[in-house]
Amino acid sequence: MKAPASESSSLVTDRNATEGTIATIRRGLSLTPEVARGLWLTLVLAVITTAGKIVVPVTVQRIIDGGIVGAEAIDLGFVAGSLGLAALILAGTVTANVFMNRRLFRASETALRTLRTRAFRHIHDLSLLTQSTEKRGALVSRVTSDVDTVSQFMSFGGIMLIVMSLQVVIATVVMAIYSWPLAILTWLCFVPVLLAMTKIQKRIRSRYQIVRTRVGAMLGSVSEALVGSATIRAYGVTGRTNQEMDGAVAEVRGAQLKVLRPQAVSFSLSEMSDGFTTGMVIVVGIWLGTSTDLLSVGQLVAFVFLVSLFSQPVRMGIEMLNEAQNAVAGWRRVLGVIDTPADVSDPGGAIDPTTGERGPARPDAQPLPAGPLGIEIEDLRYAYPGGPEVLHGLNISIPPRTHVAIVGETGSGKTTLAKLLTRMMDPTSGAVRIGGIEVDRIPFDSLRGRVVMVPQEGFLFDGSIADNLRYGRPDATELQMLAAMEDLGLLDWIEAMPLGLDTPVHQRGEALSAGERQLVALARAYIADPDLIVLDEATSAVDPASDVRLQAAIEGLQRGRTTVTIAHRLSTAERADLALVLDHGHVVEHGRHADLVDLPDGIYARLHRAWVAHRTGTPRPQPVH
Ligand SMILES: Nc1ncnc2c1ncn2[C@@H]1O[C@H](COP(=O)(O)OP(=O)(O)OP(=O)(O)O)[C@@H](O)[C@H]1O
Repeated sequence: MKAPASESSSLVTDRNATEGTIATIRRGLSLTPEVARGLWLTLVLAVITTAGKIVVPVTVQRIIDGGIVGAEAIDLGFVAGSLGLAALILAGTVTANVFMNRRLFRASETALRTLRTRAFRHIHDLSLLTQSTEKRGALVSRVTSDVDTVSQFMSFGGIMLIVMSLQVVIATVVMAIYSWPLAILTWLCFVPVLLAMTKIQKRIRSRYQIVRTRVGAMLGSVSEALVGSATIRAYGVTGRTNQEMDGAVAEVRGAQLKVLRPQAVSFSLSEMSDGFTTGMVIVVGIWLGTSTDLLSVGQLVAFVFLVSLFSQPVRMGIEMLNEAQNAVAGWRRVLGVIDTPADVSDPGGAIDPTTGERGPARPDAQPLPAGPLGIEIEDLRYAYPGGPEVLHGLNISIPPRTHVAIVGETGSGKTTLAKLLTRMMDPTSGAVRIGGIEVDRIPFDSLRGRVVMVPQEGFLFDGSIADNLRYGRPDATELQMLAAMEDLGLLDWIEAMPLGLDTPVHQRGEALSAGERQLVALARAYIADPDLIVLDEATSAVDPASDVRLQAAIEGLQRGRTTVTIAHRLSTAERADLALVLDHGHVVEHGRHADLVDLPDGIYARLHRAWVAHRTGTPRPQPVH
């Protein structure tokens, strides 16, 4: 099946789109066994609730036939007794109903908590690659609004469908006891409607699937527009963005309207058949009663009640089925996330998204050895999914405590190499060994504790500077954090901040300058105390004073550790023990700065000349008009 255009690049599994409704429900329920726990008691309560409804027509029939018609005078004792009994049974029914609803809500809310947390955790297990290919807003919609539609159905619609079906069965049995010909007539009036409904439901189901996909795409666009609002304003493209948003909203509206059409038909059809059946029952019932004596007055009146008891669940059941379609579509999309295999799995025991439990560790899993870490890269190749190879058989050896600078033109493969080194993704072929162990054998606990990647734009979370530093080490004390700041030469800086370590950074660290955000990101990495640092040097320019502070902090962080720096400034390469030059996915030069800078026709030498010219402000050639 072709994926909808908005998600055509999605890596998240959507094979569920072709799965049958029952199969989806069964798999969804197996993920959340809380729903099934104690379900039998809820069902018993549902049976009592439903059976209780039959009391009214039966009492009416008994009072009319036994206490009014045929009796010389109204038998008040009999009538009062029958009403009292009915009232008692109804009170029991109401109590059962209250308990049933309480049990239902509790079970479904617990189950949904499980479903939501599983899907959310699994998103974190998906590689960065999957996360960035799937629009993040669409992923958010899968764990929020899609789970909500399942919630609405599970807490109400699901059991209602069972109750309604029971009501149809019980109403049919009592109708057949009173008059089997009228019972058959009632069914005959409804059969064509049911057949038509089944067809309409199919259409509604497929259209709901489109609605859910478009809602996901719309949320994706909304979140992208919010995150990129500064860029949108800077380039004055608010109009175009609004147009795109309007387009996404209109797509949702269009999809919703397409669902409404068959829904309206199905609703009207059931209303019509209801009236038609009641009319037929009255006409044929009167004929049966007057000409054949097969039906008493009480039975006919009770029958009219029974028809509404029969048609109401059919009608509501159809509405519930509509909701069920929506829920199943949502369920499929949530399961789609959970079914997507975590392509970078933890050899220390991957979390099974279906059970939420940690699996066994791989037999060959091995934590990193203590002490400084070296790196061996052997015939490393990588191609992004569906794309050409971007790293072509790299062989690199980095001894422990070496500072390596990776240099290369844009698109040469530097970031890709960094992601493979830190196992954000796995190579297509070849091996990366850290401390002599293949990275895919190192349990995440060990790998993430000892190897840290500092990206260009360190992400800061809403909270204080201290909160952000604790992402490096959750139990870091204030004293330890201040000591870390001192080691990095940042003590005067943090003391000058309005609230010191408690200074709030706001969402994404927006309350800090770009340079300050980098300082916090460096301090966070320092507090984590890794043995290998992969640092993507920031390209954003800061003022000279901040730059000096930043460089001092980087040096503090690198001291005594193996570091691989994606060097955007060649001064970093000048200071490094080893510079590696990448060009179109190949290591084309390697050595110390002094060895490379004068190589005739060398790429490093060319990049260095360009960098020096840029720094010293050599005028750029003017564009020719
Ligand atoms: N997520 C992705 N999906 C597909 N192709 C990608 C992806 N990321 C990078 N590439 C491609 O891989 C190649 C190497 O990219 P990479 O980001 O590693 O280069 P780089 O040297 O780090 O560039 P820069 O200095 O601009 O950051 C490029 O051709 C790029 O287009």
